[in-house]
Amino acid sequence: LLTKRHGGFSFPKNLGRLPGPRALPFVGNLLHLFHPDLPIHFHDLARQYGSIFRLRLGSKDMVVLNSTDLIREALLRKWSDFAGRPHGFVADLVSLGGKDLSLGNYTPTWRLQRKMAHVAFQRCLRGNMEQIVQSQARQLCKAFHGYGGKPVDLAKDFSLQACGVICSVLFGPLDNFTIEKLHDCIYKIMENWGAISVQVVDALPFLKVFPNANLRHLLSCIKSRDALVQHVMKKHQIQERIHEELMAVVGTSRDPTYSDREHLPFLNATILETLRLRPSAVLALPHMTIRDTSLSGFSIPKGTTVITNLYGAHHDESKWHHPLEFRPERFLEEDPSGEAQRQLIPFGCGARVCLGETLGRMEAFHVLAHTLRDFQILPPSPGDLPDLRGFYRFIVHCKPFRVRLVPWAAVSELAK
Ligand code: HEM
Repeated sequence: LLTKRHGGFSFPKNLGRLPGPRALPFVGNLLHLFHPDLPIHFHDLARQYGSIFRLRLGSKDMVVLNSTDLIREALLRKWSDFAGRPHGFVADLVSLGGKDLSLGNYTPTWRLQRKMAHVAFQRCLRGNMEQIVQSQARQLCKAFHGYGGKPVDLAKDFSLQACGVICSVLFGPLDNFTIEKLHDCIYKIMENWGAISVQVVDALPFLKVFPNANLRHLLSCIKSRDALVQHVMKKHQIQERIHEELMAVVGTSRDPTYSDREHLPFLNATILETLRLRPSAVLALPHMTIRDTSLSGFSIPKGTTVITNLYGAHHDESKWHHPLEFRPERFLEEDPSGEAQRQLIPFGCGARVCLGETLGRMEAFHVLAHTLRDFQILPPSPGDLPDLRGFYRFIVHCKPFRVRLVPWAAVSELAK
């Protein structure tokens, strides 16, 4: 009787064939979701059960996809089957009942909303979006000069810079005090939402006035850049190569522009490699099938939650040589056919692809191009390198670390 009521042992007929860990009575595979490193845990499960597996959550099922080919099959080839978003208690709170671009289900209203947002974004891109991003990157470098080479944690600088960009795009110019207030509020909400269970989040009433979901996604850019700085710092020769490339193409008499990127292949490859190793939205956002469908020969019924494990796709040993290594070269000379770029999906793909992809890429480019042209990033003391293991709280965070930003001019003085 209990099995029948709670679905403890049995799977819906269609999903029965999908492999997955054994489900416990009542809770099914719920405990798997409490794993502290969920994307890595899913990746390990994929090694055991294959790149598509299912988890049973009470009476519901969840399907996890762990390879780029499967994710592309679902989100591109069968996009209209997988374009939904599941309901969830916290998500509904955050999005005021699903009235939100990223958390709302695939309905005619949502389609209109996305179309309007897309058109507005394109208009911004053709207008002054680059100037906004560029001026924020310049301000950032000014602040870096002010640190005078002392060890500092850059996480908040990056995060405020990204918040400044999105606020200018959304609301026009805002004063720094308001940006910082908005930033701190979003950051707090993000931390809480990602870190604790529904019950604890439930106890935080200010979630009811959570702002626009786009702002939430700001933080994923920031995490990418934090990770990038960490990796770049570990490998001095990478910084030097990017700096030389920037000096040859841009020099110091003008600032980098987004159109320079075509002539900066190594900087581009470094950004791609960071997005591969640390796709900030590691598990993307959950999808939901909006009709009965199939994937890789397995039937998947309407209403199933589908998780796209971007971490798993970007660490798939059958596609990436030494996937744990930070090697920008894999996007250059080692990839004449462009297969590595095809396998890279940090922004998702298909009908629910990230709306801010262009802005995210532009910000990563400007911040890195400005910073690495002007500064060498060094550890606080020789050999004091950051721990590269991130931790998962909804998005992947870097462990706090400090760096010294030494202007290149001072570096060459020191070398004399
Ligand atoms: C490096 C930066 C970023 C990364 C890696 C990233 C990644 C992602 C990913 C993986 C998704 C989920 C796709 C899916 O459902 O399959 C997503 C969705 C989304 N992102 Fe981003 N994002 C970034 C920056 C931004 C920015 C700056 C904005 C806004 C200005 C933004 C707005 C959105 C929106 C609105 C959605 C929901 C789209 C939908 O449901 O149709 N993102 N993003």
